Amino acid sequence: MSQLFVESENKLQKKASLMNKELIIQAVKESFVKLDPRIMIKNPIMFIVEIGFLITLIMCFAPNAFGKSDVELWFNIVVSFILLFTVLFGNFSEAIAEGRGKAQASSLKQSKKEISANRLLDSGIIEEVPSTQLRKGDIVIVKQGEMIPGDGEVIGGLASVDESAITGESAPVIKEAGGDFNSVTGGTRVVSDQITVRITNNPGESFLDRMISLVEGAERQKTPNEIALNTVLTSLTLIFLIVVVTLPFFTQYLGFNIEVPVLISLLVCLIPTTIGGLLSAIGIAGMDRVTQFNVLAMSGKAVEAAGDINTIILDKTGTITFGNRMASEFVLVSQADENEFIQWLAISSLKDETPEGRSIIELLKKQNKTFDESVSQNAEIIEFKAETRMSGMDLTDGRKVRKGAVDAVKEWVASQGGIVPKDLDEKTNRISKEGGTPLAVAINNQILGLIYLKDTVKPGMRERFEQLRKMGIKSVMCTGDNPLTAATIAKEAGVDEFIAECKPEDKIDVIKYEQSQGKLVAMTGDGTNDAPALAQADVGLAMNSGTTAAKEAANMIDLDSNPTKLIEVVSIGKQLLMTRGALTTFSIANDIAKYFAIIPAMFMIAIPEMDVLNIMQLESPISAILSALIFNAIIIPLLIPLAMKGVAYKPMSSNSLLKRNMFIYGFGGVIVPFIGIKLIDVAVGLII
Ligand SMILES: Nc1ncnc2c1ncn2[C@@H]1O[C@H](COP(=O)(O)OP(=O)(O)OP(=O)(O)O)[C@@H](O)[C@H]1O
Ligand SMILES: [K+]
Ligand SMILES: [Mg+2]
Repeated sequence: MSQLFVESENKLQKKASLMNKELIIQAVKESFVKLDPRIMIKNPIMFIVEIGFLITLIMCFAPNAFGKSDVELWFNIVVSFILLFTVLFGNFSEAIAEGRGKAQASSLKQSKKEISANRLLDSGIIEEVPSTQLRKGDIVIVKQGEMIPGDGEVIGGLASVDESAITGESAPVIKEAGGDFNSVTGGTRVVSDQITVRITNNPGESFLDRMISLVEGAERQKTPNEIALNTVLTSLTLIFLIVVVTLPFFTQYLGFNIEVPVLISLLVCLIPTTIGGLLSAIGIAGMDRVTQFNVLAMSGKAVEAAGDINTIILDKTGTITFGNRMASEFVLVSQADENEFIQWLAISSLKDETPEGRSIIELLKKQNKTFDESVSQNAEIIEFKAETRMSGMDLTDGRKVRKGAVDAVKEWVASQGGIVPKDLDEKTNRISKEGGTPLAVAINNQILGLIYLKDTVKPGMRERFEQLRKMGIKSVMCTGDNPLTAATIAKEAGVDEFIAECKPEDKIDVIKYEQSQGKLVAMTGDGTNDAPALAQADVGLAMNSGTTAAKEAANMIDLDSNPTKLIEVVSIGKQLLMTRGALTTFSIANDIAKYFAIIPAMFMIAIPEMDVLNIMQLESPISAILSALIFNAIIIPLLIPLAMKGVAYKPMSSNSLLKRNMFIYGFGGVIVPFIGIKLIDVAVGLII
């Protein structure tokens, strides 16, 4: 089943083509639509710039509308143009970030055609209905070549399914009843055999619907971090607003006037328009980058939390391993009779609908072993549960047959006064040391033998966990399997720690414990027994191959079912947080240069001594103001690529990362505008 493991790179290439001319044209249109004040008010910083634009625009037609003004018409026109472009640039950055998701959503919508479904009625009759009429709980039959009409769980049969419409991966995956591979997605195609599916979602609530609204950004909500930063930036803006609005009272006292467009220019230069214009693009682009890696994040909050993860908890079967545990050998223990072992081994698995159970019956058939099925008539079926870690049957004659985790079966046998065969441990250990899962088979108080279940570790795990370690993230494997098997697999995969014989609630306890130590915890899993833990974790990453319950509890789904995909998500989360921090630092550091450009220009006519502050030796007061304002506007589109791509992240301690970024974006933020404004000033001087 190596098709479950897909490298994310091919995916990237496929989607890179989405960034094209069409997208840019669409984003330009959107930038104008977003000028609507009802939309602009959501971004208070840019809203103030828009008001500034409106005031200077009015002054182009009525120069004295806001008090007597001696400003020349051309200056009003130029300032209002620059302000309009400042707002448009901010809008464009958001629109271009949204564009990719919208394009992807529309291609997903195409796969959402109406399909006809074969609904199985209680009477046993099959009727053909459109997929839109299916409701939760309906049973449908899907044959070879047909499209699965809705999200659901396989309750009968086994089929290979082409999920490329959702995952982009063309190799089909096996879907079967009973195990952790029973969930199917509407819009995917059965390529062989036939399955019976119980529909789990009403129309409009399907996985595809959710995916569309996610990539489209329709459900995008500001994250707590984003809201906090917005509040700080808005407060800063208010302070500058008060300073600038009250400034004329001081200058009047000193005996001179500052013109309204000059005051507006000063205000716009001082408020953090750079980060204000790019903030939402940074968040959207971060979510989009996650999607490029074939991971669906349900919220931006989850992506940001991933950036701060300290511990990752992984489920073993189906997450670190492929999860297709198959019986590969039957091992008799001493004092047991071979025929008897085979007989009860078969009975214990006859009605076990898990893939493990079915593989046992298949191996028996392959080995041409015979057994008497009749004793199981009317017997009570004991289904496998993660809590008991056993399955089997209670026969009508009172005899009880069980198979399951060796320690669980030992305990069960002991509770009936049985004894453990001498060579059981030795034989169990042999299987476990090879990384296999041993199941013991017992009837009443006697253990007869062992079943060797084999599973394979997904390739490349060791290098990936090494990478997580470099990022400062501890990996812990939690498994329902026994300690020896767990140790072998943990060693093979290269995880830092492991916990064996885990019940579902133990996984939650591990997460809660780490959280109580102030750690942020990620959990990856695929099974229904992982669902509570996936919900408890700060970041819950479910494998797309897993069960519906797991996918619903998680806040991220990996379409490629690769647990170490968390590395990419963590990097993207860190990048997102760093980019936001870096551009905020840059935006505020810029103020120093703008201050030295505008303040001397404003006062020079009245107070010639102010010239000492004109450290940039700018051409004229007017040129100084325009240069600062132009720099303030064009820095936004110049930084769009960085906002979209994110600040580069290399695994290193967060302390040295912080120092490095403070240096680059703080120091750079002070220096760059001095150079930029000076260059623009030279150019402006040539024109006016
Ligand atoms: N069909 C079955 N019948 C009886 N016992 C089983 C069956 N399937 C698994 N077991 C036993 O129960 C244990 C727990 O199974 P469970 O599926 O909860 O966890 P797991 O798959 O081993 O580990 P993980 O939590 O990493 O997926 C297994 O290790 C195995 O010993
Ligand atoms: K600014
Ligand atoms: Mg599992």
